[in-house]
Amino acid sequence: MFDRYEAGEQAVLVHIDFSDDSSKEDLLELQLLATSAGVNAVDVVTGSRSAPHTRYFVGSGKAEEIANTVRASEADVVIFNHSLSPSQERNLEQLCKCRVLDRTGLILDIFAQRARTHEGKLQVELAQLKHISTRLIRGWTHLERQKGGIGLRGPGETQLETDRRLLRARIKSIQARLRKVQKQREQGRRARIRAEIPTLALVGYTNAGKSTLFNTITQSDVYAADQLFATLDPTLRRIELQDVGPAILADTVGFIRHLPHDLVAAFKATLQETQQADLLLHVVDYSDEQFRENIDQVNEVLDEIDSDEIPQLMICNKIDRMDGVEPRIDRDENGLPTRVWMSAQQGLGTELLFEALSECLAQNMVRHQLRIPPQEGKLRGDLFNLNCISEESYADNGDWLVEIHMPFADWQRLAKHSEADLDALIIENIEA
Ligand SMILES: Nc1nc2c(ncn2[C@@H]2O[C@H](COP(=O)(O)OP(=O)(O)OP(=O)(O)O)[C@@H](O)[C@H]2O)c(=O)[nH]1
Ligand SMILES: [Mg+2]
Repeated sequence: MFDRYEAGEQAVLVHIDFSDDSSKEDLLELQLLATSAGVNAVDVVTGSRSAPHTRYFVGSGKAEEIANTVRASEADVVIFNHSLSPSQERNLEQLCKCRVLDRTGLILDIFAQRARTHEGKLQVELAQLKHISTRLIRGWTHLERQKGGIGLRGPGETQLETDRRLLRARIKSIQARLRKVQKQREQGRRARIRAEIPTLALVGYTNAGKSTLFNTITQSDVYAADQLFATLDPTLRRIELQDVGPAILADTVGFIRHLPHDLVAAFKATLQETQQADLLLHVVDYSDEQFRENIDQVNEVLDEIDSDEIPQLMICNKIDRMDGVEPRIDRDENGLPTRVWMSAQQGLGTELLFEALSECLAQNMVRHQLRIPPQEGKLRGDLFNLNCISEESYADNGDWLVEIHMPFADWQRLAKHSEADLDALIIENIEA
């Protein structure tokens, strides 16, 4: 039997460069992640390899170096900036005589510390259980402490089988609870659509300044700190915009490079607000050297969660750190705002942001006159449900004449899912 070491707060970070670009990780980001997890990086071991080694991920010489560094710095945890296989983790722990975490484990730890809502906590637990279940291998039981011991074991089961069975049951029960919470949330969302309130979602790379901007906009007191993933659960606020009226603003969890796919799936619900938004405020830390990569990374994830079609307004944030950059709005050839240069923290350019938001959202609303024949009963029902009808009357032949006003995104969704050809139903004038 091999028991795991308890993880502590003094960490040795390990960062290996690969010649292959796709496995390149950023050491600075690992340091930020470690800080976010409340860990103190006492030393860093770096190296380069052409490919991971089976036994220790690194070569045995490098593994010895890590173990020596742990001893010299009296660290109690080693954090790898990569994914380790369960057996690599175990081999390293035996060699270093302390807890070894990989990147996924570290991110999960941060998620666990930050989960605040019921749904967020369930999601984190689910992701953790799934992570553990891939690591349940013979001779390495993790569930020892959580188990009640007597009475839990099934007939003829080995310890490993009991662990697996308990894990599966726990995962199932969490998934069921999650479905229930998500359904409740979905109902809340429908109520919002009925109220015809457009939704804005703040998205962006972690540490870009989303929560700070959220505060600046709402004047509310949402947690903004120099820590990654400071926000785990979407935080919603109602704001008032000139010429548009009320809107819902949603803060979201930050995106991060190489987020293990399992985690993306587990946290999908925290990004629900993103998927259903009418406008995305893509916040970018323009003072960060890697801002281009970060933008690409965020757009890639947005693509993965089917949010790439939603209109974006880019917020070029932290201009207070850049020389000679003043707050301004960039516009496209139609005069529509595409970028707002500002500093959320210093409150520079806030009025410009509000101006751009109003313009984008006013643009994002569609107003159409429709002539709907009686046989399109389903469409009629959909329009009623969207609560978007501002005027209605009937033509002599029984056609229904309506004027609708709704977010462009809703119109598109309707057009996509409706059997009727909506564009063909548009008429110039309701009296026609
Ligand atoms: N100099 C400067 N710092 C800023 C600005 N906006 C935010 N920050 C700082 O950047 C750090 C991260 O800000 P957050 O608002 O927590 O970032 P976030 O995007 O919400 O991060 P996650 O929730 O972790 O994804 C904090 O230390 C902020 O004070 C800005 O305009 N200028
Ligand atoms: Mg945040």
